[in-house]
This record gives sequence, structure tokens and C-alpha cells, in this order.
Amino acid sequence: MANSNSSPLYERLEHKNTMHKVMEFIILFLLLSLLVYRLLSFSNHGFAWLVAFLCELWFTLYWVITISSKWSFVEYKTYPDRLLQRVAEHELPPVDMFVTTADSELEPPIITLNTVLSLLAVDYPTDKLACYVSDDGCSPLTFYSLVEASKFAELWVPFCKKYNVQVRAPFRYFNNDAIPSSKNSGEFKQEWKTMKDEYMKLNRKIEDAVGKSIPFDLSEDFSLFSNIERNNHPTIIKVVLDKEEGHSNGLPRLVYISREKRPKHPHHSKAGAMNVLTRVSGLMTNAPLMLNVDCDMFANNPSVVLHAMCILLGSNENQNEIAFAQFPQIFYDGLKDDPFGNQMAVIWKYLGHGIQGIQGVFYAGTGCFHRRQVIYGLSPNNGKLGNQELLKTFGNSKELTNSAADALRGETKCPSMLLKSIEAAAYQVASCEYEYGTNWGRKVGWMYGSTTEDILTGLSIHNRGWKSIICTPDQPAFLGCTPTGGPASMTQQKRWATGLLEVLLSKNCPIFGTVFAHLQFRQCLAYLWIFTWGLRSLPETCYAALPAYSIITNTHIFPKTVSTSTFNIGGQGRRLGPPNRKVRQLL
Ligand SMILES: O=c1ccn([C@@H]2O[C@H](COP(=O)(O)OP(=O)(O)O[C@H]3O[C@H](CO)[C@@H](O)[C@H](O)[C@H]3O)[C@@H](O)[C@H]2O)c(=O)[nH]1
Ligand SMILES: [Mn+2]
Repeated sequence: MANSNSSPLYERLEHKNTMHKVMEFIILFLLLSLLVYRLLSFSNHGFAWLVAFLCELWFTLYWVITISSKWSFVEYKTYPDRLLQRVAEHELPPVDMFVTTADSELEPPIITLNTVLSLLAVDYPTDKLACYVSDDGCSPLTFYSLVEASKFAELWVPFCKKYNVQVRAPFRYFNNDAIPSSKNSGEFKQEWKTMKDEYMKLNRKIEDAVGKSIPFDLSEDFSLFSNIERNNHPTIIKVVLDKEEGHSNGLPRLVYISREKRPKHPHHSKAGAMNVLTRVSGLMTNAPLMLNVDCDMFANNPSVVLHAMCILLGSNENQNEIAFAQFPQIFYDGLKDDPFGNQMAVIWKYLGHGIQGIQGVFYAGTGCFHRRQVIYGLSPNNGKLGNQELLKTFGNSKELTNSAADALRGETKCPSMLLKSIEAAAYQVASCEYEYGTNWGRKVGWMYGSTTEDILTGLSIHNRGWKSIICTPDQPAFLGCTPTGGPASMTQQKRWATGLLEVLLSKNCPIFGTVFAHLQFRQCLAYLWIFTWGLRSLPETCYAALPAYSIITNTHIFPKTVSTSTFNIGGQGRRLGPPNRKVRQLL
């Protein structure tokens, strides 16, 4: 048996997919033949023929980019057991976990708190974990839910660990009324029932609080939320669970942050929130690794951090080139056969693993572990920043520049959260004026300039020459919700399409990344594939409209042979146009 100390923490499996490739080339050949045929018979046809040619030219180019992006299919298999045998618990690196929420009506706090609970309960040393929740809605309800969740966590986390519960978001775990049959000891049954009752109580408390204007005692903490407007309020930072206070009972730290917002200052949506989380966590825990999830995406696999560590600690020579480990976005309760394509199965399964053989998967905004150094603008084999440069880059907080310098040097000093100076500095870096004159959103942190800040941030990382890895454990790492069709789906897709086009038509266009930076050519093609995703609708709509146009204008866009069999009724069998007089009589 192989010694697990020398066995790699992950394996890179290359798939040849020969049959797929043959099929893809046959399709390419057919597309090219069609283009040649169109060109050769151009002189005999008019406008419809030209439009058909242009659409097919686009489809062919798109197909070439698709083949290139899917070509080098690579899969990574991770071995958390080996990691635990090789690295002592106290040597594992700390991880800061970020959860973003923005609207307590659209994103119900019960969902957010389930995500937080699932993260607090992951299998990883709790003193190495800190969870930061950003609330862009500045909602007392969200804060209240977190406080209540932190009390429930004191029961829930030990229960999950004791019985090795696999799904640690209680709303999913208790989805089914039946007690899991595999563990039916009397003690387990008893504790399961207690836990379910406690969760139901928590649920009811949150439900009772929803819709009440002032649902809480105006105790000191909640009074901060009185008389504030969502888009016009000072920063609120509250440490909900902390080691030093002695009531955390072996739980990770938990911090609530609602950054300052003022109508005259741009807030940069999620990217702005992520940058505030990065800075505040930099002051409080400064973990070298950062996980971020949307509030509606819970950890579905308790070993998720260990899986990510296998990739990021790695054992291969090039592990230092890996900037982030991305887990696929998978959604629960989807429609059967996914008729609207919400699960994005093609993107994740084929494209995601395909570009893995180039520079690596795109950053998808959620379910991703980043190295703090990379987010701080480091390039592989980068030089060091001077003090002046640090100030210009990270802003005027001395505490933050010091902690950023530590992070860039690869040192992790974990300051105590309760220090008053740190609290003051945290308020400073969360203020809406802090970023002026700094590189936040331009060279460091989450990038500004697109509503799809995720893909833009990932691109800026790949531009610097970093690689990334898609990690797909058998039990999906994260599960989220997604609109299942209808207007909500369309609004979301319109936002994505707009955001992607914003990047394509800006100075961040990946073509510049290939010419002037370190983005590999085929990785650039893969980015073009995704950035032109919204544009695809134009040729597709035109092409779909062409048969109707041909019928109306009595032209045709397909070879004559098709019409012979279809329209022989009139005896002419010449073209695919409106039925002639004889046919009309017959009809
Ligand atoms: O001003 C804002 C707006 C949004 N969010 C949060 O950002 C996340 C994503 O926003 P959402 O409106 O849910 O967008 P989706 O289209 O569902 O999200 C996908 O697309 C986004 C943009 O590409 C990515 O950031 C997400 O990670 C990805 O899941 C959610 O947690 C929000 O709470 C904020 O924190 N502040
Ligand atoms: Mn969402």
C-alpha cells in the first residue's frame, strides 16, 4: 500500500475524449462545407443568403472557440484523508469565509443563516476559521438572525461533528421528516429530535420577526439600526461570536458587517462589499486563504475546506502558481431535465474541465477559495512593494498596510479582534471614502467596472499568469438556489450578458490580456466564448427568423434538394417559397 505521506494530495486526470473530439470535428467539417457551398453559390442569391452566410460564419467561429475551450479536458481528484495524515491540525492555514447578502426580502435571512451555519460546522479546526457576513441591506432582521443562529450553532455544530452529519445546513437536513435510518441509536434519535425542535424554534423566531418594523428590543446592538436608510447609513460592525469572549464554545468567529453607504458615493455592489470584507478581515484575522459564497449557497460537503486545501497546499511543483480553487455552482430543487438550462451543466462539465487544461476555470463569484496574496495583487514570482507603494495601493490605514505587508510576505499574525485600535481601524477601512486614491477595485481586491465582477476579477488574476483549479468532489461542495425560469431567470441572464459585454468592450478585454499580459491564447479564446455569450442571441434570432423571411419574400436559404421532396404537390418542386396557385387551390 502506498505511504499516504508521500502520496499526492490531488491527482490530475487527463481525459482524451476521443469520440467527442471526432464528433466535434465532423460538425466543424459540415459547418465549413456549408460555408464553402454558400460562397460558391453566392452570385445566384440575394439578401437572405448573405444573412444565412454571416450567421453560419459566426456559428463556425464560435464552434472553433468551443472546440478549443473543451479540448484539454482535465479533472482533479482530491484526497482530504491524505492531507489529515500529512499535516497536523495546528499546521493547517487559517481561512476567512465571506458571505454576502444584500436584501433581506429577496434573500430571506433564514437562508443566509443556514449558509452561515453550514460554514460554521465544516470539518476544519474551528480556531482557524472566521466567518464574515456582509449585509448590504443593513437589515436588523439579518443581524438578529445571525445572533439567533450563533446561539443555535452552539448545539448544532457539536451535533454535526458528533454524528458526522453530511448536510450541515439545517433546512436541508430536516427537509425530510424521517429520522435518518442509518444511525438509529436511541441517543441519536433523542438528540435528533431535540435538534429539530430547536431548529423549528429558531425558524419561528425569525418568521415572527419578519415584517415587524421594530421587531427587536432596542438594546444597544439593535439601536444602531434604528432610523437608518438602506442606502444612507454609517458602518456597523458587530462581532457575534469571538474566542476571547469565552462564549463561543468551540465555534469559529462570526462577524457581522454592514459597510457605510452614502447616496453620493458609488458602492460597487458585490465587488465593493467583498473589498470591505477583505479589508476588515485583513485587520481582524488576516487568513492567507479566503472562501466566498453567496448567501444562498450553503456548504453541502463538510470536507469542503479540506478538499480546497489539497489543491492549495498541494504537493506538486507548480502549486504556488495556483491562485484559486473553484467549486462548481450546483443548484438544488431544479426543474426536471433543467429545461431552461439554469444548472449551466454544459459550462461546468465541459467548458469548466476543458479550460482546466489551459490556465484554469473562471472564477464564478461563489464557492471559491482565493489566496489573499493574489487578491492583494501579487503576481507569480512578484517583487516586493515598498512602503509608499503599499499606502497608495491599500489606503491610509496603517494597520491595514501592515497586515497587507504581512499577508504579501506570507506571514500570518492573527491579531486579537477585541483590540480597540483594530475596531477603530475596521470602521475606517469600511467607510465609503476609504478607497479614493487607492488601488482597490482597480489593481487589488474584487474588480470594479462590470456587474459580473466575478469573471472580471478572475480574468485579472489569469492576466497576471496565475492558474486556477476546478475541484469537483463526489458529494457536491456547495448547493445554491437559482431562478427556475420565467422573468426572474431572464433578468438574471440579462444582467450577466450585460456584465460580460461590459468587460468585452472595455480595456479589460481579454485580447489585451494576451497581447500585453500573461493570458494564454487559448484561455483568451475561452474568455471570448463567455464574454460573447449575450451576443450569440443576435445571429441565433436572425437565423431562426430566416425561414419565415424567405417564405414571405419568396426566396430561399436552403439547397433546392430539400424543396423537391417537400413541395412537389404543385408539380414544380423548385423552391421553398409560398405555395403556388395550384397548391392554393388544392388547399
Ligand atoms: O450590492 C450588492 C449586490 C449583491 N450582493 C450579493 O452578491 C451575491 C450575488 O448577487 P445575486 O444578485 O444573487 O446575483 P446572481 O446572478 O445570483 O449571482 C451570480 O452572479 C454574480 C455576478 O456575476 C456573482 O457575483 C455571484 O457570485 C453569482 O452567483 C449575493 O449574495 C448578493 O447578496 C451584495 O452583497 N451587494
Ligand atoms: Mn443569487
